[in-house]
Amino acid sequence: MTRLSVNLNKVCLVRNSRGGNHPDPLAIARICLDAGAAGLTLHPRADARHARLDDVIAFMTLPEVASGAAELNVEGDLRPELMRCALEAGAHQFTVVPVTPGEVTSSRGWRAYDDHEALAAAVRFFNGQMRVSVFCDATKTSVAYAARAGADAVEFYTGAFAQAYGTPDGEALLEDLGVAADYARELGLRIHAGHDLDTVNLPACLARLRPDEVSIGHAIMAEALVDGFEAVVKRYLAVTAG
Ligand SMILES: CC(=O)[C@@H](O)[C@H](O)COP(=O)(O)O
Ligand SMILES: NCC(=O)COP(=O)(O)O
Repeated sequence: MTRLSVNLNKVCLVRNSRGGNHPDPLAIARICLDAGAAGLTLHPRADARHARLDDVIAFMTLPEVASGAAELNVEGDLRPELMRCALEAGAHQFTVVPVTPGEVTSSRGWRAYDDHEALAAAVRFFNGQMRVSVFCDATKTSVAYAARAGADAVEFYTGAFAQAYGTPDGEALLEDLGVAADYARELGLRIHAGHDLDTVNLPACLARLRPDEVSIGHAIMAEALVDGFEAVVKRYLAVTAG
């Protein structure tokens, strides 16, 4: 069964908008775990627009996360302070995401021309103390690039597929994702997927990629504004349970 990791970046964004601690991301994380989420994801960007390094440390105080019964996935670029924070906090996974400063959100995975040595050095830095996942485009080249760096997993960027879902382009993008996922599985990598997934496009993604994990944030936040996190996390768990 595919694990659901709930990305709480956008709860942190609302929290930051007034400079206090309301809504408290830790309280929302508690609700998500109680609802059955297998893990939590935070993407502390350099501009601290939403998740921050102290949120990583705070999330590790949740009993299920501290024990490893639920996982904390820290996403981000290869900033030394972020990598050090994730390692020292004891996070379970680091997902390496290519970041363009000032971007609105992630829009691609690692590509062959990106700095391979930096990626390989990051894998060496984590030294098996946590799983390293590489945010990838839906290409065999991107997957091979991650495998060559020693990654444990690849997370496929599903944004383009999600935005084209229900069109012939969306079908083609899904097949690209599926072919890349099949190749990653042949190489022994864990398969993850994320970005702009929601209850409409998720079933097709699950059926074709058969991912070990999906990380979903924006759609869960948007729906939780109406229905609350407990109900929405259970809604997504019903989809990932197949
Ligand atoms: C890697 C990925 O697709 C998402 O985690 C994305 O990075 C979220 O970033 P924002 O929440 O800042 O849009
Ligand atoms: N890695 C994807 C993620 O954590 C959440 O992406 P989104 O659902 O907020 O687009």
